Amino acid sequence: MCIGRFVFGIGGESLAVAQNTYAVSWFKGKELNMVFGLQLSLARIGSTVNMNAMQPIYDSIAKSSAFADAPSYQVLGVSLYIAMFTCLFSLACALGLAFFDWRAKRILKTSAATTGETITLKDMKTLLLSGKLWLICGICVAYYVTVFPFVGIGLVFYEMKYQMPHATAGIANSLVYILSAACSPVIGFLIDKSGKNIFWVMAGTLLTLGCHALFAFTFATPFLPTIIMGVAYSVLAASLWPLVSYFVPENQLGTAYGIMQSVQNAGLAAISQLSGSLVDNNGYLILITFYLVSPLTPVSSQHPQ
Ligand SMILES: NCCCC[C@H](N)C(=O)NCC(=O)O
Repeated sequence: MCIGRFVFGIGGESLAVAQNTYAVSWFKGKELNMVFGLQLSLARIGSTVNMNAMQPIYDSIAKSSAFADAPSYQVLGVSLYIAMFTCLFSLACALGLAFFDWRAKRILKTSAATTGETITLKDMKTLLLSGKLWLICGICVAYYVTVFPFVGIGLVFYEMKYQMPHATAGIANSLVYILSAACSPVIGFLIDKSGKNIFWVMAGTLLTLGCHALFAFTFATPFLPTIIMGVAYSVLAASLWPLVSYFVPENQLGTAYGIMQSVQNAGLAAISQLSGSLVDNNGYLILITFYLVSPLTPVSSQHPQ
């Protein structure tokens, strides 16, 4: 299972690096934030479908006569084979993209969506020594560790703290991603219009901070902070990822996004473990208080544009 997850991680994250690089090379100077918002929206539709569809798929296979006496690992295996079709769909889209890229290259006689990636060792050194890149990586990791692991353990959190039934907790937990799917393109468009990415990164971070404070210190309806968190997350994501393209030269973008995602995932791996251990040993209040402190890192590392 660990090997499978490892390979899946390599595939998914490389895909994200390639998507970001394509988006910048095609849309830089145009509606870049909206394009990132749209990309994010589709990714979050995928996450929401995954969160809500896999259990019913598993249950219906388990109930079917063909698998009535089958052990649960076989039912799980068949469910995963069904899920695999979305990967095949993704592959088909990638082939379509390659075709359009090749066609654009042929017609326009340009290098089209390629970034002209001829990064040299000197460029690499400059990139690695760039304080701005590391600040963005810091913002990215400090922010994302308060959202992805929170949604990861959210179901149990809503059930335990707010005594919600399982189905209601599932809906509450999906809300962050559902809202992000709905709002991200619109928010991206608004960021394009205002052009103040750093302001929006700060706004998204501060709003998320407020949500964790409400979760930690009040028993008010959890739907309010969850809804605000969905919007805040969309604001942050649609403004943060395009920011890289404003100061990294085009031939280094792929590497810069790769570094950013490596740092993000290293943080997520560590914090997911820490989240589980904090919940088990200290309870949810301490965990949410920890989430409350983490976004202070991005806030304190930003300067108004
Ligand atoms: N399972 C999450 C995929 C994450 C892809 C990438 N590392 C990322 O964080 N993209 C931005 C986002 O908000 O999803």
